[in-house]
Amino acid sequence: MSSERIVIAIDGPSGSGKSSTAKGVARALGLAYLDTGAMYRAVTCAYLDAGVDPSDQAGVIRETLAADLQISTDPDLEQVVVNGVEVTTRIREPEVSAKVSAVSTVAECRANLVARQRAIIEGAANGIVAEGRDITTVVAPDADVRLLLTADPEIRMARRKAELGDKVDASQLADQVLRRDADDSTLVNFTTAADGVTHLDCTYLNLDETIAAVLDLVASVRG
Ligand SMILES: Nc1ncnc2c1ncn2[C@@H]1O[C@H](COP(=O)(O)OP(=O)(O)OP(=O)(O)O)[C@@H](O)[C@H]1O
Ligand SMILES: Nc1ccn([C@H]2C[C@H](O)[C@@H](COP(=O)(O)O)O2)c(=O)n1
Repeated sequence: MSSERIVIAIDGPSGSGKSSTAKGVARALGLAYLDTGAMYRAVTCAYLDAGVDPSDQAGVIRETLAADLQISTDPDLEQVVVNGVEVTTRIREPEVSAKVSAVSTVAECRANLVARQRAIIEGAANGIVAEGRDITTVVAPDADVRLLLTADPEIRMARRKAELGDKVDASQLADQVLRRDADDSTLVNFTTAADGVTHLDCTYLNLDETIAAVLDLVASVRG
């Protein structure tokens, strides 16, 4: 592996494989890993625990700005703590998935989380793979490698169903994938690749093939 610091930015819709791919790439290259969606989810736990309703925008903003948030950037250690409470497992629960858009659709909340994400990326000494919805365009538009990872909606729903099994019924699954994408795309574009962003469609690729394709792209950029 080259010792040059590298920042790799990956965006894409829900269930396209960003987290799994980003973690695999980070492990292969010995880089840190940042799951920015986990930060939106953790702040959702914080506002819910403060008794704030998702419709109370001022309350959601207040709790977002006040949240004491710690997130692991080790691709082999998933750990998220907000306001001293470990929420690593809870952030994946259907309730959080259903209520996270109250954070992601508010400009003040996004600005606060973007600033935190930039600080984490800048602090990653050896480099980092960061994934989300606006990493290639807003958080790290100067990243060395910028990738939009997509897959057809039916495939994304099937992959999510395989992962969650009986934890979700058909309507919760559609809410988690299709409704969330529609709401989340009000302030950011993660369906078409911005200038300089490489588009990788992994509908017909398995996870290993997707990771290999990203590693090939990194190698071509590093020369
Ligand atoms: N290329 C792939 N082929 C097959 N399955 C995949 C592929 N990439 C990811 N998966 C599986 O699809 C599911 C969703 O992947 P992942 O959680 O990485 O997506 P995501 O884009 O990070 O989703 P979200 O934005 O909702 O967090 C996981 O169960 C994962 O193992
Ligand atoms: N950079 C980001 C990351 C995430 N979000 C929003 C969109 C999702 O609804 C939510 C959780 O993300 P996920 O864990 O599903 O990747 O957070 C965003 O708006 N921008």
